[in-house]
Amino acid sequence: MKRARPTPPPATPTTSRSSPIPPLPTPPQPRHSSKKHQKIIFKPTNWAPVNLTQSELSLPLTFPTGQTFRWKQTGPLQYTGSLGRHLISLKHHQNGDVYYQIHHSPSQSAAKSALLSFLNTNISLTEMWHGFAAADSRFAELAQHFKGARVLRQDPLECLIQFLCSSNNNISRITKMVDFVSSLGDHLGNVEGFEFHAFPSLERLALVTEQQLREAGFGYRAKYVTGTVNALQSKPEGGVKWLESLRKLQLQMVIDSLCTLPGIGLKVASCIALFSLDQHHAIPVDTHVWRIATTHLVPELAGASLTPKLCGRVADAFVTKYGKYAGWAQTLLFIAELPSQKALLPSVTVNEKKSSKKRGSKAQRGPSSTEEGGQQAD
Ligand SMILES: Nc1nc2[nH]c(O)nc2c(=O)[nH]1
Repeated sequence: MKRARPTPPPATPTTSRSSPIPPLPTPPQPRHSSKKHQKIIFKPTNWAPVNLTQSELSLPLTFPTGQTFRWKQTGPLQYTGSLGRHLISLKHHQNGDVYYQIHHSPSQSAAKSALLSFLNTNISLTEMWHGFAAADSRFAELAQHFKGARVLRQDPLECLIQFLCSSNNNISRITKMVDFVSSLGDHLGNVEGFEFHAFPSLERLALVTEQQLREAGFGYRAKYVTGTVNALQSKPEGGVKWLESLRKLQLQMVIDSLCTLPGIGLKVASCIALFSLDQHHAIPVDTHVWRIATTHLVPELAGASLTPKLCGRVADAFVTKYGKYAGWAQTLLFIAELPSQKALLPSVTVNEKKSSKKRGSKAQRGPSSTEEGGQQAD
């Protein structure tokens, strides 16, 4: 689905909070620069438009909601991260439009291309959501409150390592683990007190031992990371090329291929497929998505237990309802279940809020718990 041409942007963005962007989660505290890094503190002054409105991209709905754990909130409505060797910030103008600032890059034009690809800017979210809303009145209602929840197109290796860290884990621990891995890459700079690194290469990752990962808090996932890195290194064409080649395959082949790697199951494989491998109809199914599906999409399955076969039934139901970009619809429904986001919903959906409250502490472990520190189901 192609995006319509954007209108020209207004003047320099400010950090005003007057736009109707939902409140942000509390930003993580900056880690103060070590002496080694103190000389390169960047003070961004120039911002350029990405040509995405807030309805096409909401930064607070896209960055801290479980797709990536590598971008940091570096200011009000501002997020910073690295794409390859490019260090970039994104920020909402007070009218909601998105602007970018390149802090560090070997090539400004390559940085911009990497950014546009990462943001999937050739895909029109508003057009797509129009179709979803026509097919599903509940989606139409939720969409009004969560405009701009976009699916990213991440680097496959980065995405894979992040989601290996995500299984049975909460967002704060996942972020710490991902920060540890990131710190092994080349240092790119400091923005607002946060240090940023390029993601380490497969060769660099191969030097990390299971013991070092265990000491960094990876627990049983340590052996999955080293095992997966070794398996990738043994691919005849190289692990990075192998992962990139999955972008051209059919979804089932992609999932089957990813599931040959240690520690990768159906849910993690679906997240990697959706968030990095152009598999727009991949549907990650965990207990929370299962609940959404059995309440709204496949009520005939309510009461059954979640098996791989039934995960397939749920994924099929999503695709039947929303079509070839069903994974993007799943993303909105997933985000709308996060307690931090659910709290923003008006009384129209209060019955749903009440029924999830009745489910009691279980709801606290939802995808939601990504923010509150509960478990993410694998
Ligand atoms: N949009 C989604 N993000 C996720 N993060 C995570 O761990 N699971 C999911 C998911 O199912 N959807």
